[in-house]
Amino acid sequence: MTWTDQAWQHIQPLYSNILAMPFIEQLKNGTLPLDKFQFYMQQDARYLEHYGRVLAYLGSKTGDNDQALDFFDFGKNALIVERALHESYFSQFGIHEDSDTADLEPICHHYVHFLKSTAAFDPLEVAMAAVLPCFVIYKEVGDYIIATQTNQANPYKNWIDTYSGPEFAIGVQKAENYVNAMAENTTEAIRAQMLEAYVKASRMEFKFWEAAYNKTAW
Ligand SMILES: Cc1ncc(C[n+]2csc(CCO)c2C)c(N)n1
Repeated sequence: MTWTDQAWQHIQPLYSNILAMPFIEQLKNGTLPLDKFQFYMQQDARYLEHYGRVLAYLGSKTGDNDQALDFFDFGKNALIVERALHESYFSQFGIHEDSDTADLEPICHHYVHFLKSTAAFDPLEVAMAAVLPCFVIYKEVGDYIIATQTNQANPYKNWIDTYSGPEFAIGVQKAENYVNAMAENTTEAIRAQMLEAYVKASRMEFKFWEAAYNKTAW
């Protein structure tokens, strides 16, 4: 079994809890109150600015040129998605222009700085494992919503489409392949740290949606 399959198995209870979250259920049905979605969009735009930079930084640290190019692309895509959020979703959902200077609220702040400090101070394998749940959980949630949704007029359709298409799946697979290759070529001790970082990041994905639903602010 690959390292990413093992890690994914490991977080199954957490993933089931994510699917049962009111945020995800109501996003799927299109009944999520607008103010909660606005909070999420605003925080996510800020998250993506930082996350994109972390991906590019990890690209710059790898000795493998293909991996570097793919991580530069992932980073660029994070910022392109962020700009699309500004341009289309923000006007569609009436989010104000000052959103790009909005504070990072506690969970977003914690997640961003966990990724940055892991990237700066921990082995590259561990940092690569830390950024993976962002890809994998969004792909699984996107596919789950597409497979189970019933509301064809869902106002959150653009969000769902972003994370469920075949193009996105190819990127996720690439990221997983790099992490698997790194896991194979490292020590048991580093693999344990990789799993710990993967689990922490997955918990923060849960917390990010929970914080949006509750509009948790400082
Ligand atoms: C909190 C949070 N976590 C994950 C994503 C999803 N995501 C953002 S960028 C990217 C890869 C870009 O190449 C993916 C999968 C999100 N939007 N917000």
